[in-house]
Amino acid sequence: MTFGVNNATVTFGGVTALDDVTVDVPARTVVALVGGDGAGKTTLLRALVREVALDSGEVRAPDKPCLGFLPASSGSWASLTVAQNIDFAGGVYGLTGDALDTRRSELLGAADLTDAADRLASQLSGGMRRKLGFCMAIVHQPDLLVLDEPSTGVDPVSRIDLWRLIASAAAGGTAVIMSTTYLDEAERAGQLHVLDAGHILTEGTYQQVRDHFDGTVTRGTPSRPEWSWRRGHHRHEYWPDNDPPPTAEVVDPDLEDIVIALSLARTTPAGTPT
Ligand SMILES: Nc1ncnc2c1ncn2[C@@H]1O[C@H](COP(=O)(O)OP(=O)(O)OP(=O)(O)O)[C@@H](O)[C@H]1O
Repeated sequence: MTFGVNNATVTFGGVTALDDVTVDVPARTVVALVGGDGAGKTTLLRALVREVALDSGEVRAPDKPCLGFLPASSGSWASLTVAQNIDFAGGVYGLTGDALDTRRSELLGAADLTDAADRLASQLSGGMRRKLGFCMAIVHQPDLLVLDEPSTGVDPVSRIDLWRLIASAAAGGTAVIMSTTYLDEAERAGQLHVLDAGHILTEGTYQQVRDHFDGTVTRGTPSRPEWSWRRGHHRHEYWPDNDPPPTAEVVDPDLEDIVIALSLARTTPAGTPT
């Protein structure tokens, strides 16, 4: 079963948050959504869990009992312990008794939270809280798992733990879609979609996104500042028509370069429309 949205358009007042967006989320796959602030990532995820209604288009998602959602907020209750949070989420889906005990220990072990089982969620680090939210979203082994920036603000060690949990959910058969601000995570996802102002700029595996990228990226003092951006101590510059000066230093663009270059091409006057 492939979940997703077809030709989804969502507007809020005068703002178009999603404009004719189609995304597939197959079973056993992690799909990553990347894009800057206001790109439409949260709107797409909330549309999938039916918290936002489409103006037009179609949502292909299972009913609530087979859907797991980790919202951008913590996803757990501060005044409950770790174990109580998991039990509460499990109870919502009808898990009780031995089945709940087994599932709780399994999740706490996988998320390295066993020793924290009796701590209040309010006393956890940000990374531990996100892992707890993840456990609650997946307690009922949903068919579709929707994660809104699961690793934002999480330390590097917990990010690795979270990625392991996400990858193992997908390996177990779950269709996973997540937004992320970390492009290394997006590169590791089975499929990625780059959103900008409600449009999909590019999509596919990381290799496909690289292969389909047109134009040239150079490093050095930019001759067209509006087509340039900072990368570390350098500036990179995009040449959509492959016409950099002959002396320019050409670089092999990574995902960060590709995301920025394509969004410049969409918004810079006289840019190449994508
Ligand atoms: N409930 C709402 N009411 C009005 N406008 C909204 C609402 N939700 C989102 N928007 C607008 O829709 C656009 C897309 O927002 P969305 O939150 O989906 O983007 P995002 O990619 O998740 O961004 P961020 O990473 O900053 O959260 C933005 O212009 C935002 O201001």
